[in-house]
Amino acid sequence: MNSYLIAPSILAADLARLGEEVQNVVDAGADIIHFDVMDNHYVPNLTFGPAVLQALKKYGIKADFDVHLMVEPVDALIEQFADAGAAYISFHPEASKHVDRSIGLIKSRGIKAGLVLNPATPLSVLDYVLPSLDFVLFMSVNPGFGGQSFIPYTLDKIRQLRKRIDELGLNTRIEVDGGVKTNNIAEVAAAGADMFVAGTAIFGAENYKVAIDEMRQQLANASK
Ligand SMILES: O=C(CO)[C@H](O)[C@H](O)COP(=O)(O)O
Repeated sequence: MNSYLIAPSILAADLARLGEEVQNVVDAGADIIHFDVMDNHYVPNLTFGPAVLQALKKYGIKADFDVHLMVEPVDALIEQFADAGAAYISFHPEASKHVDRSIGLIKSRGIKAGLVLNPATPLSVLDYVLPSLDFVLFMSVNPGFGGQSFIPYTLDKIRQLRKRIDELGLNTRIEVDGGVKTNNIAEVAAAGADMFVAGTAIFGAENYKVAIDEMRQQLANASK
């Protein structure tokens, strides 16, 4: 099993102080920063584009950015986020006409490529592309908004994919996004995930370091 990565989602940050907020979670121990891109087309919400990522880099954020594209189509924005310095890019298979080509585009820029499965998207979408992915992102809420409750049936999908990845001897990571909190992160890890997106559980906490440390403690207990 790979080491665990905790990825605060800036969707829940105080956007008027975004640079400071991101630096604060990095100082509090975040491993990577989850950057939710919504286009009011693929999902009914609108967030940030590549200029915001560039601005955060210019502000001095050294952590890797994990860009989750909730947009349709995807290829033009893959190029723009690659130029802006993304370290991870994931997209939803139904938002690309040519999934294999979009994965190749991400990898051709030296960026880790991920495919995102909505709660009701079957694992079969991974059938032909799993070996070329660096990670699979499971949505454990319907995409578009932070602060929703974790959908329990996603745990079973995570278990099934972990089994498949292990049987195939792949290094593919499993990321989980939506409703991840200190009180369920251990269960999500036990199902087989190793990257955890948390928005409100971290940015909504009084002390970011206490929240991240508590998650790490839960993860340590889960792997005992
Ligand atoms: O992608 C998202 C929604 O589409 C958010 O990243 C996700 O919901 C995290 O927020 P929270 O931890 O508050 O549930």
